[in-house]
Amino acid sequence: MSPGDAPPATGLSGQALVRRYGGVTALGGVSIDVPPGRITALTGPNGAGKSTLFRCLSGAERPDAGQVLLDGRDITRLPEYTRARLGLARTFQQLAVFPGLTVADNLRVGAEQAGRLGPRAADFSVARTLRQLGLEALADRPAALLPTGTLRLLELGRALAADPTVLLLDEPAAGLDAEETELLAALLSALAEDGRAVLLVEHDRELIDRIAHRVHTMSAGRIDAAVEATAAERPADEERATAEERAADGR
Ligand SMILES: Nc1ncnc2c1ncn2[C@@H]1O[C@H](COP(=O)(O)OP(=O)(O)OP(=O)(O)O)[C@@H](O)[C@H]1O
Repeated sequence: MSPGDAPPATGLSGQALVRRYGGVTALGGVSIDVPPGRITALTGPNGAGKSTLFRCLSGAERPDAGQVLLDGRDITRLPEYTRARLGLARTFQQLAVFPGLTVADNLRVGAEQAGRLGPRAADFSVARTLRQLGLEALADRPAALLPTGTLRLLELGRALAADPTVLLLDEPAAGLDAEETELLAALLSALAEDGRAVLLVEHDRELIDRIAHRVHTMSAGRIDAAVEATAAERPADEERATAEERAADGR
């Protein structure tokens, strides 16, 4: 790497994160890596600390101790909007779409508000995101008229339109029917194959087992187990290995 080059993409990492609310220790020193090219899942019972960890990683909350790193850079003290400009995007469990705006305009807000894309790149990103989500026919429809499943896909699209390198997804499958879940699974796998780092906080174990490369299980503010998905000699892994071999050969 020559001076001035961007640092190597290592993704997002939380290190020894602690968060207390009064007497409750929501995070008791949690470490997690969310590397590029992989879907990292986080699961566990209600109250385990998943949302708190998610908020500390996204920047919605500051941890009391520990660090958050993005491609090796310490972003622990950076606010959400600065993290967004650096390539971090998140979705909300409570949907954050604007009901009065059309589908396309919701995506445009997502594309522009992170401050990563100029107007032309934002246009391109809106068109690409409509295509990726299969929402082209609904582009001019006000979000208020859409059913929950479609709104949830739009919520994902809002994050995706900013062309992030790291995507933090809070229960993206909640409220989706089987067909929409299928579309979501294929889309998330494609995003990881494309080199993005994806964190999936999810209760849908079947979805996790199908698409995640690594599954972290939390309880009582700790990560109990991090299991490499066994079915996971997935295409993304093979492609990354080939890309790494090519890079090592200087090809
Ligand atoms: N703002 C807060 N104030 C006080 N306690 C909180 C706050 N947020 C979370 N907690 C507590 O911290 C612990 C972890 O909560 P958190 O919401 O992170 O768990 P979770 O795994 O995301 O649960 P769920 O699946 O229900 O969303 C719980 O005991 C919760 O009551």
